[in-house]
Amino acid sequence: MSSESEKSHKPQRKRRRHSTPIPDWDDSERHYRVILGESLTSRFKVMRLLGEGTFGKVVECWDRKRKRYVAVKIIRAVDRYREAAFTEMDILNDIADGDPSGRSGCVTLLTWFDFRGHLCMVFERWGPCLYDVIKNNRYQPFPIYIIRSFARQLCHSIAYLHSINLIHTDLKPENILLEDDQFRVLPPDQNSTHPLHLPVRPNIVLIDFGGATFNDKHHTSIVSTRHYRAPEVILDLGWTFPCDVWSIGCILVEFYTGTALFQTHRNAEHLAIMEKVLGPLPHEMIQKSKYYQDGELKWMDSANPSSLKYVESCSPMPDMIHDEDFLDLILKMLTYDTKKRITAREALRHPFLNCN
Ligand SMILES: Nc1ncnc2c1ncn2[C@@H]1O[C@H](COP(=O)(O)OP(=O)(O)OP(=O)(O)O)[C@@H](O)[C@H]1O
Repeated sequence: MSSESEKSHKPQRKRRRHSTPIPDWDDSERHYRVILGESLTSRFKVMRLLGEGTFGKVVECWDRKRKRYVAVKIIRAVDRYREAAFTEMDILNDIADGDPSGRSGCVTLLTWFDFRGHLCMVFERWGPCLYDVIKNNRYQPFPIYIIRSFARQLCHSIAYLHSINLIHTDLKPENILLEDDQFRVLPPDQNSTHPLHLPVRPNIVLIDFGGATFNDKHHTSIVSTRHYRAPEVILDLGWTFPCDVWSIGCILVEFYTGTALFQTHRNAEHLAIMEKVLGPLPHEMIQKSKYYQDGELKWMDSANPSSLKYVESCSPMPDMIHDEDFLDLILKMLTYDTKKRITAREALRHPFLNCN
């Protein structure tokens, strides 16, 4: 990575003091108001909005210098987000440094610059995120050969991150992009009224290292987006590398069924669904938990009827997955005990990932 001025390799952590009143080019939350066709410095012309997140907006730009399209993440002009973006850039540098051949499947930072008080990170422009692909397919599942390809690439990227002591902590379909946006369209069949758009090349790239944490650095107590959050995180037992593998397991099941495995927003309900789908949690994990009493989940009393009905409707994993090897891998990824959960490196040797 190099800065726009190409002067130094490492970004400078210069804090921006934003003065009041808010400048016209920002909204009240200090997001940059993107105008299509305008330029961010003389180099980058804004073409379209690609995505929006907590940290800022991601826009597609034409890079006049290198004559190619790029994705520019315009960070909100808020000190806390600016600081976090510098940390993310440090991590992206470490990822790139350990991967000179560029085969890790993780996004690379091309350059960065400051514009109107906003830190702007420049990435190669990739295709749509897998959540958008599933949504546009009206939540129809992916065929198993595509799931196998995604699973291999995810395990490869995560095994690499773990080998450099890094935990992603926020794996989800929104943070996995297709390399390009070429699709072939399968017409509706007896199972669906909607055509299925499948990537011609199912190559993927991992993005969003804003929550990535080195194993020996401070760990915040809660990580991951709710649906992909591991039981050790929910139960506040401490987390490390295995929490990424749990998230991969949840993502792969979502690719197989078309809908999120743990559709909930509450801890007790989340644990209840886990127990319905994967069986009871081990005693050692629940003995100190406020959600359990005498080994029983304290949930029924406080749950409303629709929640009870929903949990009741969830099926055990073996009833959900009909491919034997895939089921075996998923059960190993969704093993409660972190010491027994398969690692990303071990998963790469699993039979499901080693047949054509
Ligand atoms: N390199 C890229 N190429 C194409 N689209 C991208 C790229 N990077 C990000 N996007 C799009 O922008 C969205 C938001 O990006 P990103 O997750 O990095 O932002 P964020 O602010 O950290 O989001 P979150 O709030 O989820 O943490 C992505 O889901 C994706 O749709």
